[in-house]
Amino acid sequence: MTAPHTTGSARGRAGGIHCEELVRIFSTEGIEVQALQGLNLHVEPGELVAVVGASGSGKSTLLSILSGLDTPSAGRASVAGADLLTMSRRRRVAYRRHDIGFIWQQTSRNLLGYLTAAENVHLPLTLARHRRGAAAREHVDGLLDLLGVAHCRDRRPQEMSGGEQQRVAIAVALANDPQVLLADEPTGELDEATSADVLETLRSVNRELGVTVLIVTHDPTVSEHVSRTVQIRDGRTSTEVVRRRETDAEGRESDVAEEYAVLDRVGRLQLPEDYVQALDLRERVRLTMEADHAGVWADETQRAGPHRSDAAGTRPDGENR
Ligand SMILES: Nc1ncnc2c1ncn2[C@@H]1O[C@H](COP(=O)(O)OP(=O)(O)OP(=O)(O)O)[C@@H](O)[C@H]1O
Repeated sequence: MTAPHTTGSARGRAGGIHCEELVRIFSTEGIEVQALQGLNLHVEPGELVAVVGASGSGKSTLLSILSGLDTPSAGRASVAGADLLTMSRRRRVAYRRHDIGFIWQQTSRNLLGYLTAAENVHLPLTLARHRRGAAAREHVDGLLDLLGVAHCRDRRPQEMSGGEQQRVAIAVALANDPQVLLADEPTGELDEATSADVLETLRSVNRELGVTVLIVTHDPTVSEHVSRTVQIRDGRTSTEVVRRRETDAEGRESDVAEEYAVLDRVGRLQLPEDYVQALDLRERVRLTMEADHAGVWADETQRAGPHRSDAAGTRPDGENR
C-alpha cells in the first residue's frame, strides 16, 4: 500500500487520546447507571489500539464521548489536543469534521446509498471546503486507490461487497486528513476472512499515513491485528495485551503477546476474572511485598482447609505470573 501524495498531509499529524478518571452516569426514571466508572486510557499519537469488552462494559459510551457526540459526567478527556469537556459547540463541529474520522459497524451508516463510492468520499471535502475541483478529484481517487477499492469508484454501496463498503467507509473517514480514526465494531457485520482483511486495512492506514487508530469491539480476535488491546470491564480499563515482534538468537521472528494489569493513579489494580476464579479469591486478599514483585494470596483465615497458592504473584512492573 502506497500513500498517495494527496493524502500525505495526514502523515505526522497524528493526535493522541487521553482519558483520565472518566465517568459517565445515565439517569433514567430515577435510576442511575454508571456506564464509565473512572476510566483511564492513553493512546499515543500514531498508535493502533483496540478496546475490547463484553456487552454493557461501556465501549459505546466511551466512543460516543471520544467522537464528541456525548459529554462525560466527570473526569478528563482529550483527543488530538481537543478538550472534550470544555470545547464550544462551534469547536465541536470543527473537531468532528477535521480532527477525527469515524467508521461505524453498520455499513449503511457510513455510506449514502444513492451516491457512488467516489461521491461518498467527495462529500466530506465539500463540507470542509479546503479541496476543490481537480485537487479534490485527485484526492478522492488517491484514497480509493490506497484502500484498494479504485474498481468501485462509480458503484453505489449495494453494488459492492461488505468488505468493499467498509474500505470505502475508511476512505470517507480519511477524506479530511483526520489525526485520529475511531472505529466502532467495524467488522461486526462481516465474516471472519473479510473482518481480518478490514482490520489489516486499518493497520496499513495506520502505518502508511501515521494516523492514530482506535478500534472498539467485542471481538477478542482483533488483538491479532493491533499492537495493544485494552480490555474494559464495568466501565474501566482492566487489562492490556501488548503484542510485539521478537527475533531469537537464530534470527527467527515471532509474535509475542503479554498480558498486563492496568494500575491507576492511586495504585488500584483489577485482577483478571480468570485469576480471581481460578484461585477462588473473595472479599479480601493477603499481600506480600517481595524484593522484585508483590504477592497476592487467597485469605486463608477465611478458608476451612488452608492452602496457599503462588499463582497470583504480581511483579511491580504490572506483569502477572
Ligand atoms: N442512554 C443511556 N441511558 C441509560 N443507560 C445507558 C445509556 N447508554 C448506555 N447505558 C448503560 O450503560 C452501560 C454501558 O453501556 P454501553 O452501551 O456503553 O456498553 P457496550 O460495552 O457498548 O455494550 P454493547 O457491546 O452491548 O454495545 C450499560 O449498562 C447500559 O445499559
